[in-house]
Amino acid sequence: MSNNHGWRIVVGNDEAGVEYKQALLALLEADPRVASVTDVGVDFNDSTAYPHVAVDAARKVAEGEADRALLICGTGLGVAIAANKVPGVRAVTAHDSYSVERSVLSNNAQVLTLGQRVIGLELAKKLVGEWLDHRFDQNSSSAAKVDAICSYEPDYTKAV
Ligand SMILES: O=C(CO)[C@H](O)COP(=O)(O)O
Repeated sequence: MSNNHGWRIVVGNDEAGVEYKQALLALLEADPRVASVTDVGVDFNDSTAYPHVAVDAARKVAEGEADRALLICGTGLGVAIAANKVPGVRAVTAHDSYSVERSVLSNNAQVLTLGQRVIGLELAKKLVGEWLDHRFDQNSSSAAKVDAICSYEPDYTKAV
């Protein structure tokens, strides 16, 4: 994940996550740690089902167009399940500070998902702000475990 010039983040949501997406998008756009924000939708009155949005966003991460994705639905669960269908993507729902931290430091997750119907907006903003400060350490003891996750990908070839 390269981000020396700031994170390139893709955001997406279903109709249950429009308000939080809008608020978190504004937060990200104003953050000096963020180089760019790409919104893959949806807006109000768009009933596109969450898996399509989540996979669209996750593909941008997998293909290197974005470093990370922030996805919002009612619970955060469905968008995580869908994003994890994209090879190379590790998506987690995390609604507390420690889990957000470990999602990056332990799991090298590139995708954070939140549930608009589960946590308050101020907590969501705080978690997203903290998320931007976490970076995976390829030299950490967690790296081999993340590599073990990756080894179950159909087209895995070990990095040397
Ligand atoms: O939370 C969702 C999926 O995890 C989504 O926003 C709502 O899904 P539904 O309960 O199937 O309508």
